[in-house]
Amino acid sequence: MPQTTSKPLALFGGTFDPVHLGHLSVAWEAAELLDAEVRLLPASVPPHRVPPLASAAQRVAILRAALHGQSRLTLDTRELDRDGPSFTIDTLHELRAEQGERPLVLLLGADAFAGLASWHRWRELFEAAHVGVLSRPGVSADLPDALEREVAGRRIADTASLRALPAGKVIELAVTPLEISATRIRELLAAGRDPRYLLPAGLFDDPALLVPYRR
Ligand SMILES: Nc1ncnc2c1ncn2[C@@H]1O[C@H](COP(=O)(O)OP(=O)(O)OP(=O)(O)O)[C@@H](O)[C@H]1O
Ligand SMILES: O=C(O)c1ccc[n+]([C@@H]2O[C@H](COP(=O)([O-])O)[C@@H](O)[C@H]2O)c1
Repeated sequence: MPQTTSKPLALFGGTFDPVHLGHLSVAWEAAELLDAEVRLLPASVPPHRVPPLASAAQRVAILRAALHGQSRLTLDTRELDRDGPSFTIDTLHELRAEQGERPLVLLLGADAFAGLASWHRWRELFEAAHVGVLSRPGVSADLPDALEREVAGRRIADTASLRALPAGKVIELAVTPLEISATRIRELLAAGRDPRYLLPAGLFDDPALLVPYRR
């Protein structure tokens, strides 16, 4: 593969139903650790889970409010414009066509990474991008055998070698562990609670944003 020197573009995909401070904090720290541009990439129809409670438009409105006031984390809504399941390999191929040899980094929480071998055309993901694994509380570092075999020769410890290639390496990013999940946030909101310090403060300025999660 050709050598590169440009600032990496990192993609952080998720259902974001809703986005929470766990997502934002690890994405922010990944941007710092990699000195990368980080885009949050909401999935339209997530391939492996029940449909989100909030519509795509509602999740985007929440994301926009959550990202307001900073410019390091941005929003990329391309998966919402495509029909059918949001397969990550298709998104990475689109981005590769746009970005040339720029290093692309697929950011995954440790739980999502452990399940990677069930993804559509999963081995091709390593040809399309680097993978940055974000530590997440309560998730073991053990991987299924097939995934461990694929990853073993790709692991790197320093970000410099990641900047030198467009794709193909795997790096663990030791971000501050925050035990926050969208599942817990949905439970709290459905119970009429206001998880003010688990969500970006701006979401409470407009009560309409959280209506999809109220019972
Ligand atoms: N607190 C967290 N720390 C590290 N990674 C996280 C955290 N929360 C979510 N992620 C990662 O963010 C990505 C998108 O996650 P997702 O939108 O499914 O959030 P979630 O909180 O896991 O949601 P749910 O509880 O609905 O499954 C995944 O790669 C997931 O591993
Ligand atoms: O491409 C796939 O087969 C695939 C399977 C499962 C999840 N993903 C992506 O992984 C990201 C996190 O998914 P989730 O379900 O944890 O929100 C999101 O961008 C999904 O589109 C992708």
